[in-house]
Amino acid sequence: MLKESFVTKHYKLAKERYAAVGVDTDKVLQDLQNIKISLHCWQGDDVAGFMHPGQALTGGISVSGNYPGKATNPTELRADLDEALSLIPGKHKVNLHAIYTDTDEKVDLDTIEPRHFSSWVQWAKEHGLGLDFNPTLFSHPMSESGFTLSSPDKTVRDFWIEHCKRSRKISEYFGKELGQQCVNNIWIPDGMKDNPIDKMAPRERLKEALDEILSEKIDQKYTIEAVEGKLFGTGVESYTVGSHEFYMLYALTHDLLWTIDAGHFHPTEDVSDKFSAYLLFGKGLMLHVSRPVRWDSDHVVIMNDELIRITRTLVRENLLDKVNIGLDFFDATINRIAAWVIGARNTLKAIMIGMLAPIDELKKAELEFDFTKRLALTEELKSFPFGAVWDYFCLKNNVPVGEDWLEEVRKYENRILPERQVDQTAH
Ligand SMILES: C[C@H](O)[C@H](O)[C@@H](O)C(=O)CO
Ligand SMILES: [Mn+2]
Repeated sequence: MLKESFVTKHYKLAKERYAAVGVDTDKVLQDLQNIKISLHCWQGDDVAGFMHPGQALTGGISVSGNYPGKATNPTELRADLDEALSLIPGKHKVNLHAIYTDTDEKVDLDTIEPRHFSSWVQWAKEHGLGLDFNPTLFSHPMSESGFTLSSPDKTVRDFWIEHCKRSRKISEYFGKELGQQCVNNIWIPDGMKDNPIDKMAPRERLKEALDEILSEKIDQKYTIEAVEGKLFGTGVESYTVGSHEFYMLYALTHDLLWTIDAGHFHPTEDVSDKFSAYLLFGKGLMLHVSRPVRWDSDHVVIMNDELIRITRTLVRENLLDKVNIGLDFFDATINRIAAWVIGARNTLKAIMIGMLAPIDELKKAELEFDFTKRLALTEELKSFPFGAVWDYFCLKNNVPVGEDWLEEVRKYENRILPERQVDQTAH
C-alpha cells in the first residue's frame, strides 16, 4: 500500500510540472469530482435480470465466461454494486434494465410499475446515487420473432409499446424521487439475418410505435428518452431497423438524446468525431462506453486510444454537460466487480487526462496554423505525470490508490462469493 505522504509528495511534483504548461491540477480535480458515470447493473449478473429466472439472453448480444459468484437477486446485486462503488472515486449513477425488478409479485414487462423498483430507489437515496433506466426489449417470448416495436404483428407491437410506456413512468418516478434526471434508453434488437425486400415498412412501424410511446408529455426535468442505434447484432447481420441514421434523426426531431454506443459502429469509425457533428444540432447524447474487439463484443473498457479520443473530445469541446456517460460491457470471464471497477476507473482517469492539457493554448496554436506546436505539445503531454494526479484524486476520495483496490475485491470475493456458489449449485 502506498503511504499517504508518498502520494501527496508525488502530487505536488506533478502539480508543478503541469503548472509549467499552464495547467491547474487542483482545478482539474475539482472538475473531475463533478463527473458522473452511470454504472450498468447488467455487468453484475450477465444481463439475466430477476424477472424471469432461467430465461436465455437473446437479442443478438451475448456474454462469454462463467466466473463464479454472479448476483442472483437484487440484494446480492446491490451488495456487489456497493463494493464496486466503494472502489471508484466520486458520486455516480446506476443504470437499471426493466428486468431488474425487486418484488415477490408475478409481474411481466407489460405490467411493471414504479413500486416494483422502490427498493432500488431506497438504496439509491441512501447512497446519494442517481438512477438511469432501460426498457428491456429482448430475452422474452414476445421478442422471439426477432421483432419488437417494428413487428408486423400488432399484438407484439402493442405489448412492447405498453412496456415502453411503463418504463417512462418508472424513469419519471426515479427522477422525481432522486432529484436528478433519469435517462430512459431505448434499444431494440429488431433486424434481419438476410437481405430484406422492404426496409422502409419496419422503420415506419418503429417510428409510429415511438410516437405512440412518447405521446404523453413527461417533464424532462425528471426523465428524458435516449434512442440507441446499432450497425448490426448477431443474427441480424443484413438489416437493423433501428440504425444510427434512423435514431439520430428521430432524436433530433423529437428533442431527445441520441445514444452513441462505442461498440455499435464499424470498427474503423472514430465515434468521438460524431459528438460535435450531432451536438451542433441536437439536445444531447447518451454515451455507452464500451470496447468492441473486431465487433460489438462488449469487452471491459481499457485505457486505449479509442477511450482517450472519446474523453479528450468531451473535454476539449466542452461537451461534458451535454453528454451522459454510461458504461456498457458484459464480461463473465473475470470477476464481475473488478470489471465494473476497471471500466469506471479507466473512464474517469481518461477524462482526467483530457482535462490535464493547456486546451486554450492548443486551440490558439491551431487557429494560428501552428500545427508544429500543436503536435509537439500533445506528444509531450503523453509522458506527463498524470498517474500522480489520479492517485491523489483517489486518496482525496477515500478509495484505494493504484492496484490496492484489487486486494479489496479479492477479500470480498473470498468472503461473499463462495456462499453464492453453494446456492447456485443447490438451485
Ligand atoms: C443490455 C443493453 O441494453 C445493451 O447493451 C444495449 O445498450 C446495447 O448496446 C445492445 O447492443
Ligand atoms: Mn449500448
